[in-house]
Amino acid sequence: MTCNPDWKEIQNELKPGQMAQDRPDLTTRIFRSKLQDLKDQLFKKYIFGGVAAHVYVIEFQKRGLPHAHFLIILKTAFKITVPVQFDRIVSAELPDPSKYKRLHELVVKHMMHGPCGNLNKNNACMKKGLCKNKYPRSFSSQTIVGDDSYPIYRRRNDGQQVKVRNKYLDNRWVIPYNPYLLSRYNCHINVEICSGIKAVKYIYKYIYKGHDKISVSISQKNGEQPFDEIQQYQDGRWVSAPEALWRIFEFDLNEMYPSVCNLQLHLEDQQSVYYKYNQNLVDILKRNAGKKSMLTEFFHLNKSDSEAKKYLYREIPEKYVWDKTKKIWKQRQRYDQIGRINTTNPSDGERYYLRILLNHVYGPTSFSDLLQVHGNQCSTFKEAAEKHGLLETDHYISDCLDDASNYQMPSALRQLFSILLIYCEPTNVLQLWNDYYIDLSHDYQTNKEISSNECISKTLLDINTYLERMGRTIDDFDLPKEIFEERHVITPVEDIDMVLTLNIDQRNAYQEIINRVDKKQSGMFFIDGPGGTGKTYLYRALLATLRNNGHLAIATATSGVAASILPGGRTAHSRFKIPINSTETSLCSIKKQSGLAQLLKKASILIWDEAPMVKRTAIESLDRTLKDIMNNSIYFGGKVIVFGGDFRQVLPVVRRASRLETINYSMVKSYLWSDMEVFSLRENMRARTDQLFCDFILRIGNGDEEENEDGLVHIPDEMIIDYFDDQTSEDLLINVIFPSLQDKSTCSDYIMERSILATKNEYVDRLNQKLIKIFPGDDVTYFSFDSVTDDSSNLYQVEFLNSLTPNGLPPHRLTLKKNCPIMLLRNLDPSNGSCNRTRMICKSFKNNVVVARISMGQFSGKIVMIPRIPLCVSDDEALPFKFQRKQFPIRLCFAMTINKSQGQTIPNVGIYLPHNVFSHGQLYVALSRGISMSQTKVLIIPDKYTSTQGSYTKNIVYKEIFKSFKQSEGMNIHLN
Ligand SMILES: Nc1ncnc2c1ncn2[C@@H]1O[C@H](COP(=O)(O)OP(=O)(O)OP(=O)(O)O)[C@@H](O)[C@H]1O
Repeated sequence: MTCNPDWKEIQNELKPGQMAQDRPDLTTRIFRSKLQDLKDQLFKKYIFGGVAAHVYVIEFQKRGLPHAHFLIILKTAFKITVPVQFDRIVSAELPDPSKYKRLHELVVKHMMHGPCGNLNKNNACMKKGLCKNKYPRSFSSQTIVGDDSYPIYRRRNDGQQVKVRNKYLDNRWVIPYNPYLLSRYNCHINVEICSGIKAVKYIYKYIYKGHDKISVSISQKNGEQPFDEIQQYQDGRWVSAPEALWRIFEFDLNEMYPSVCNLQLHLEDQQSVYYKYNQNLVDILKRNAGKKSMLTEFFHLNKSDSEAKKYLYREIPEKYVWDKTKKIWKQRQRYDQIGRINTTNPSDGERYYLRILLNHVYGPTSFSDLLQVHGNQCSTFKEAAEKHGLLETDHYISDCLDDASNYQMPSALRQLFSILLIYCEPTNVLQLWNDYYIDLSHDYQTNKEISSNECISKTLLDINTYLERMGRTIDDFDLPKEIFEERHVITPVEDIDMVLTLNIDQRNAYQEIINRVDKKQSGMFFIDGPGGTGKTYLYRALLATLRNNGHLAIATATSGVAASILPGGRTAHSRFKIPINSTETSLCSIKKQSGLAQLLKKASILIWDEAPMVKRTAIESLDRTLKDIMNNSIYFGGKVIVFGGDFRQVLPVVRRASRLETINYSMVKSYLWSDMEVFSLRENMRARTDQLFCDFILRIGNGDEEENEDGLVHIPDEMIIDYFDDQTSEDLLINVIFPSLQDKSTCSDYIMERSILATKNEYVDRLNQKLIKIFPGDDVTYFSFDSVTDDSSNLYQVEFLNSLTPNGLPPHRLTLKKNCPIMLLRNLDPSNGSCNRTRMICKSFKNNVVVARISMGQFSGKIVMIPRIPLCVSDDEALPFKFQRKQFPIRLCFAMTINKSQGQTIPNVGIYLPHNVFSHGQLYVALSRGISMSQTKVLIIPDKYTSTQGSYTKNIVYKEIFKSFKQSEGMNIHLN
């Protein structure tokens, strides 16, 4: 039923010059009172009969006029099922004017469609030469139900015609109406009957659909006033206001169904607990231990009431009622209620299988009782459901794979396997994999150049590619990917020998950690050591020993570049699936049933290098996740975990954070810290030939180097590049670090052993531009395509965007030469060595690809192809718009920022300081890249505003970090 209010009634109340949209209060008031009266008629006086449910939608359209659609569902006894009954409610004819004068007037006034078609081809309802409402309808001597189940109302050809909008119209133009409602409301009010399924479907869609769009051309006839409000309304001028669409649903479901009781579903001791953000979780957990739930009390009921055992959990609400206050099931006295166990899905694992059991097993008395099947105790609900025969077997899946494998098309079979994983959700994926592995990998197996290990990984990788196209990955299924990959990490021979050459500090840590793994005890270690004291060396020795002894050892680091130095290393975020914006409560996105969870369960040790560089919340997320996966409350689920790093180096970058906030995000402020066992490495193995240099770096790192009255530290003269003027000294620095550069185009060792470090990208870019000019060979320049993704009004000019050099993005103008050093700026393929900060040598280039050779870490020598990709600015760069640069994700790295150099050894290092460093640890990181004073050079540009001398500069150290590091109560620090 569709109802439009009377325009005239509104118009009568408008003041001269006012229009309907100026008086929303008026239109709404008139409409509301009519609507309320209509609702009373329909739902209190039941003019159409008893109503079971109704829905109505109010749309604001046509210059602010409200308009309502009703759908009324009558109770069974009042259903209108035969066409004769239709006529009692709906008429689609002009009434006899001699008998029903007023009604006749109202039909002519409100219920005549058009005219349209041949009478008026420009009417708003016309689409492609036809009326979209199908007027004029056919004459029909009686009401019948049409083929499409819509009623064909009686429209007798009785010769009656009326003049409407200058044309003569007959019964074929009458819009179906109810005589009573039309007379009562004096407005357009269309009433239709929809009894067939098809019609009901349509009508539901109609009232739920989005707003209409009507395009109307308002034509001005010659000589007429340009503005005729009523004409415009009648033309159906559209005010596009989707936000002004109201939908109101009033379901009287009690009339139709009994009420629904949602039954709680949880695993043992995993009842939902509600708390406020400021409440103490430990207290809450204590208070809620053994909390009664509908489910625990259902078990309890089954123990004491033999009648209850006749009902499944979902049937219990029909006979018992849940007393929320006392938390007990009581005998139901009246009213029916149906039960519905809270939903879950197969990816929820055990909870899903518990629900299946509860839906089939009568009278369980406990969780463990549900695990008893035919006298056997199962270890999981899944197993119990299988034993009950409640889980569909994978037969039809294996039958399908059997048939398909006859074709001997392994590649197509791998695709089919992926489709089956996604759409058929086999219960035992691993079994399926084992059964069909030979067929799935047949082509790789027959290739003699592929080893059996490679064969498995290639097969798995292909499957992963298919899965990814369908929005999933291999991690979502119980396939042996992670464990396989970890088991097949190749341990370099030199790493095994490292065990023999550990220094005393390294050896102490090594022995304690190995001991802990051997005894299967838990342990949470932190390897503390200034840059160059051999932390990485120690991790590699540990990984080699443990992997050689058959242990699964997971190696990670905060940055991709540090991870690539460790065999099998991955960034901690990608390996543990840590959310980018971790919080105090976040968890890693690892499903308990996934291959990754299996790997973590089986792993004997986890190593995480550069841990001080991440926010403590990332580490805490891993702690929570491992506790959950391992089902215990010991730190990291009782695993041996080894963190390492150096708090003297740069701390986690926290956007716009104060010094206090930055420190608060540091690992030393974590709840984990006081229980960490710390091993300190003190001997600088990188610069051990230059003890003076080592001592100096350490004093800088600890903030112990003496400062002058301006708060500046003195850099030893041996390291200083004399200042003459900006240009001369800059050139001097370049010449000292890159002597005879023009002759060294093919010497990659020369290139990789040197770099100039600066605090900001703009200095780095300038130095790189200078150096690439000196570097021999033909150059090629790639220009980036810069855009602002949310700039529809073109506010930001391209040349402005081109001038930006945000952190982490390549320059607009990227000039390359064959054999020049470059650095990757994105984690393109971290598990194969292409990660953010990887240094490479550019080998060749084409318009759309750059070919480079990795020149550091375990993938050194590997050739990679780099595409041009769209790159966005990280959230840490506070740009007021969404900037995107399409460019090769690389920078020249003759010079690089200090932050990007972290973790690298650069024997000939230049430090360019046109301004002071600005964050904790920057000076220390820069200096500790070097191996000796004589090969580390610093250029300090004097500052005319302060009394900075050419050999004095700022050193920023947040000493509070070290205090927290040393003072945490109960800390176990191992020192000799
Ligand atoms: N016991 C050792 N015997 C010989 N060389 C060692 C030993 N320990 C470390 N080194 C060497 O010292 C250098 C620095 O070691 P490593 O990179 O492990 O230090 P780090 O503490 O990880 O440094 P950073 O924090 O700067 O990354 C490397 O060249 C490494 O091979």
